[in-house]
Amino acid sequence: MTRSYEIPAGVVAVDDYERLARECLSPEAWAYYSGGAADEITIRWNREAFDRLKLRTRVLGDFSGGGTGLTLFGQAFDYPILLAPTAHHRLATPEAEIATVVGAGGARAGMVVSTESDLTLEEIAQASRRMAAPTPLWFQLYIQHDRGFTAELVRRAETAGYGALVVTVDAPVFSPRNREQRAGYEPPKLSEHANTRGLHTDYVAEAALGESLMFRGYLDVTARWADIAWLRSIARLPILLKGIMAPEDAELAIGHGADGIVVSNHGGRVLDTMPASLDVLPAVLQQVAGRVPVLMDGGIRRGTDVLKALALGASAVMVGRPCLYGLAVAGPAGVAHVLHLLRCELEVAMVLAGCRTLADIGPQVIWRE
Ligand SMILES: Cc1cc2nc3c(=O)[nH]c(=O)nc-3n(C[C@H](O)[C@H](O)[C@H](O)COP(=O)(O)O)c2cc1C
Ligand SMILES: O=C(O)C(=O)c1ccccc1
Repeated sequence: MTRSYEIPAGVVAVDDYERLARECLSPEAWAYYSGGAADEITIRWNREAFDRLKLRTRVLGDFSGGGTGLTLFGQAFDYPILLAPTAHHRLATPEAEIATVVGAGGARAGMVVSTESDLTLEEIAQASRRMAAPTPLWFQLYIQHDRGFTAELVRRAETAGYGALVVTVDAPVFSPRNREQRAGYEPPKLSEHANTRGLHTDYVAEAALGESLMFRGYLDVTARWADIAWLRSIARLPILLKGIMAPEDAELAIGHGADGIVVSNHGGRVLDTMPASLDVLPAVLQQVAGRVPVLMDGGIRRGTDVLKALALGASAVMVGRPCLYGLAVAGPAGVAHVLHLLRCELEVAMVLAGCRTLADIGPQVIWRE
């Protein structure tokens, strides 16, 4: 494996990092990062949904005083692109999430730290605080079977200075990721993860012939709606629910106290043939009707993709795999470069679509036949 902190010559777009990352990562890590559920059809649809939309440009506008800044839950962001929570950054680089947070901070992008990070949430927050301009950090929470342990994670995230909880609700189980299986990728045990060390877990991973895989008790303790109301009652931080793909669930989310929603199919990693996140976004936005911010992720690879998501009504987007690819290829510099490329592309697209600020981005930038 070759790793340096230099950006290789000829890297001009996010996709270049994907190509190069494949050469830097072990076959198992590549399968884990890039793969998805079953036949990976949802991964393809996430991309196709963006490619299908055409942009409508305008000319000779006045862009003085413009910019990409926004405020979410009282926190200021320079631009509407955050790092999506992703697990196991040590597969990409020995410094793991410290390298990521340094890259995110350099590019002044908000970062969502995964429950399944390879360093503790405290170590990552500390690394961020050491930077000249700490970037907003949010914590992605998986509700653990042990609710006491979950409450402790919330308290730790609040103490460490995280600005929001992103509660991932779309994966009580994962359907098999065949590419990982074929490559022989072995996920680390949950009880050995940095944030959940010592957590008692015994869940059913296999079923003998003639046995039910799912319905033997495991699901008796997975998170349900009452847990969201409970979280709301014990947490001081804003709570976003990540993985909402139905308007009814968006309504329930708000009803149970969620302060924000992330429309996401988990990058096509949970259940294959779920629709593209972008295709689900309009229905969720219609239901939410401006009551809480709605973010989205899945398939963002260009600044024009960010523009399209915002044009449909998203407040901001999150980017998963491209940051991991940048991390694998060039450590913090690669992460920062990925985010910088996306931000620059977004700004160019805004100008050409006649948008001075994010508030100017609306349905008018999408070309309708
Ligand atoms: C390697 C990998 C690990 C991930 N781990 C998590 C995780 O720990 N928690 C979570 O909520 N989402 C996780 N996700 C999903 C991302 O947050 C995000 O929804 C998805 O990657 C967005 O799609 P994109 O990769 O096309 O940008 C992971 C995604 C990848 C690729
Ligand atoms: O790989 C993932 O997508 C993910 O969300 C996850 C969940 C549990 C442990 C590690 C990663």
